[in-house]
Amino acid sequence: MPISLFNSDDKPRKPSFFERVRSAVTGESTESATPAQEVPPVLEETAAPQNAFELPASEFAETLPAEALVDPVPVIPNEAVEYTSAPKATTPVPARVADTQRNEFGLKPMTSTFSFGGYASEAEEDASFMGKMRDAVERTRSQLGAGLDNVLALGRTVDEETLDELEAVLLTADIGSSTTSEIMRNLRQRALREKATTDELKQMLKEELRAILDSVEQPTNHPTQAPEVIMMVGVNGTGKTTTSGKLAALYGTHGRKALLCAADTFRAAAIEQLEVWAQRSGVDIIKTKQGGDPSAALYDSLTAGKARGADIVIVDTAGRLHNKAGLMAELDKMRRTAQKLVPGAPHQVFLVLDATTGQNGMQQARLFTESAGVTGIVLTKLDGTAKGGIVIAIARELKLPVVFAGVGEKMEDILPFNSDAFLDSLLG
Ligand SMILES: Nc1nc2c(ncn2[C@@H]2O[C@H](COP(=O)(O)OP(=O)(O)OP(=O)(O)O)[C@@H](O)[C@H]2O)c(=O)[nH]1
Repeated sequence: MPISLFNSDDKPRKPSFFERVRSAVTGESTESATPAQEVPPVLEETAAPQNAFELPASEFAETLPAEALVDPVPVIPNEAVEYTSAPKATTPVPARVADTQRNEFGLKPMTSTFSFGGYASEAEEDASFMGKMRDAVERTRSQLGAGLDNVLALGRTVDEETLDELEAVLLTADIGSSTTSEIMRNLRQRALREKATTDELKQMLKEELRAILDSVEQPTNHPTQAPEVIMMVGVNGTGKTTTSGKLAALYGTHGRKALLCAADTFRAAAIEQLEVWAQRSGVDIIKTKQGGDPSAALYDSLTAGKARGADIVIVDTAGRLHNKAGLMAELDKMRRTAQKLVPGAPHQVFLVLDATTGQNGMQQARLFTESAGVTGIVLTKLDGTAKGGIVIAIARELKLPVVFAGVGEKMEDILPFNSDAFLDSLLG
């Protein structure tokens, strides 16, 4: 019986977000990079522990009086949790947009056209963004494109044989059998009825794929009180820690102050790895020792996030399989802890999926989605696979948006996903 982590009644609405997305990480912002400002630590100024921190970590989150947690709580040091203010970056950090006035919810509005999840978006396509997207799908394109070129050779009339060959090509790109069948059913009817040329068939294919991507609602659980809480979940090694670090930097370049929460207390290296990312991206990090309670780290992160005026808290969780009941219950506890401190949190639960696992990853994703209240997919390692067609299968079968794509191992190798850019890169 899957454990329900999310019983959101939110009615998704369709934002304009992914119609046009400005380059997430432009060459310009990297060049004009300045080291992040050091955030003065608030720990030393705070009072002695007098609340739930004195309880064992396993008990404290459950026993906190909700009303005591409504307003910013001073950050109180405790043995288990370490606070690290943003260190001086050793590598150039993309320039952070200046603080802007907060809106009625205490949230900083986006200072550029970058957004995800429907905050806003009216942006012209950017050469850098398109270049990165094209590079990322290169392997998929060369496989799919070469196959399509053969099938859709100029002058060929579209007949049953053409359509069968096209179906085989789509399957090799990991679009998946049921999604491919549906696409082909539509294409078959249309192409034969309209006596389409091969050029027209390619256009029809693009339209079918776009319709699938556009049919998915974007995440809409917008926070009414800062910070916005984003939890990164998924199986081992998919790129959760890396993506958390990249996202912190990306948000920073768009005027949103992030704080990293090292809640992967299972793997010591994950905490160290996240610290390196915090340093690179010039953001604060809150961590607990290996084996500590991830909810304790989360509690402290949200407390610190509120006290320090963070816009976003990005929570890196340990890799887990959906069928490990104890670990899934741990995620559930984290969700309850977050809700006690920030209304509506976690606002986003991103399932980090490794694109190279193709259809195998789909099965993981399906089960994870049922039990973890996932609101969006981050598809990592898109740069290292010819299985980019998985994006289509995710949209159709999971009904979840791909919100970001990981396209390499560097800080700037993350792109807000854009269906037009993706399809143009893939099919020309
Ligand atoms: N090429 C490429 N490599 C990536 C990308 N994202 C992550 N990686 C690499 O994938 C490996 C695993 O990434 P991690 O961030 O440690 O994965 P994780 O999900 O946190 O791992 P666990 O904590 O063990 O579950 C690392 O070597 C990353 O550099 C990506 O978009 N492209």
